Amino acid sequence: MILVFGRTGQVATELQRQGEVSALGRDEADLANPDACAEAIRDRHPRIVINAAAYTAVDRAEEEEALATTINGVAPAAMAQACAAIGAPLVHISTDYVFDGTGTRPWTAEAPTAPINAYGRSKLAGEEGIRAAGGLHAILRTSWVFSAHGANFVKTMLRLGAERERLTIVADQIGGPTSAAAIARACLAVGEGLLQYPGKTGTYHFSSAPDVSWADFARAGLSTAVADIPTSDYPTPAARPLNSRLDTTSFTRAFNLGRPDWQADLDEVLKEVTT
Ligand SMILES: NC(=O)C1=CN([C@@H]2O[C@H](COP(=O)(O)OP(=O)(O)OC[C@H]3O[C@@H](n4cnc5c(N)ncnc54)[C@H](OP(=O)(O)O)[C@@H]3O)[C@@H](O)[C@H]2O)C=CC1
Ligand SMILES: Cc1cn([C@H]2C[C@H](O)[C@@H](COP(=O)(O)OP(=O)(O)O[C@H]3O[C@@H](C)C(=O)[C@@H](O)[C@H]3O)O2)c(=O)[nH]c1=O
Ligand SMILES: [Mg+2]
Repeated sequence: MILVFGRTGQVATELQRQGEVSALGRDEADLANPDACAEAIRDRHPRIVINAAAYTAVDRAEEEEALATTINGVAPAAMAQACAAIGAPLVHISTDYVFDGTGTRPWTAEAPTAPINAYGRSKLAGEEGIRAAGGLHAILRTSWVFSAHGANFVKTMLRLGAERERLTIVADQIGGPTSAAAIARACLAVGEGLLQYPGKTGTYHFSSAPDVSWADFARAGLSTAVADIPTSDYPTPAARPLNSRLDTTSFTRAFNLGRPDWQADLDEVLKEVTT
């Protein structure tokens, strides 16, 4: 059995569409209670565990860092310890927001982390807790997730695009928009890959291509006019990294999966949202 933490989220929804998985919602395993997550793993004894649940409200995390840290940091560590005890691989999703966003070169999986917001710090804590548990795992850092379900940038743009003549969107934050469907596919392949080749345990980057600004990404999906603005013209409670480019080379080598084309995935998502 493949056990998934998260049921309603973007990636969790796609995992349930693509694989024979058993998905646990908040009612069955609340990540604010890390011991309950470990217990769920011990009780069910899965072959593979995929953690697709997280505290993802980036701005709100600035005010709720303790809760975000429990959900994104302590709970994944508890899952990893329970997985290590039963020998099951843990596939965990992390984020470009563990980097500070300096420079213009894509971040390699080994590049130094230095989060600039509370969400990023909480996600980094999860990575560290998983590595410390010492079991089979893959930490898959991805970025800018979109899908037809849940809250995401594409859905926000469709809503605002219908309300306004013209949108102003930051054009100096650059990254790889990645569909939840592509991430789900990668997670399922990585889980099986780890069972076969435990030596593939490690931290990897997976994002779709090409890297673009949020403004360019908005333009790709909208008929509404989009004007470029600098980040300084769009103040938010949490700072966001400017450079979110991820170097996916080691992931491609280990799991034989290249960077998907986000435009094709965006077309699919737009079709699904509007039908
Ligand atoms: N969204 C993005 O742009 C990016 C996301 N990621 C990472 O990818 C992973 C999946 O993200 P995504 O699918 O977008 O997430 P969503 O925000 O779409 O969904 C989050 C999921 O986590 C669940 N959840 C939140 N808090 C708890 C809790 N206390 N106990 C149990 N479940 C909880 C939610 O359940 P409920 O409906 O009950 O709240 C929901 O199912 C996360 O690890 C995230 O950090 C990485 C890069 C970018
Ligand atoms: C709505 C809006 C947003 N923006 C900007 C704000 C921000 O810099 C950018 C994207 O907005 P969002 O709120 O979707 O961004 P955000 O929630 O920070 O997205 C992040 O979520 C977490 C969970 C991750 O892990 C990251 O990879 C990333 O996807 O667009 C505008 O410039 N104009 C607008 O009208
Ligand atoms: Mg958001």
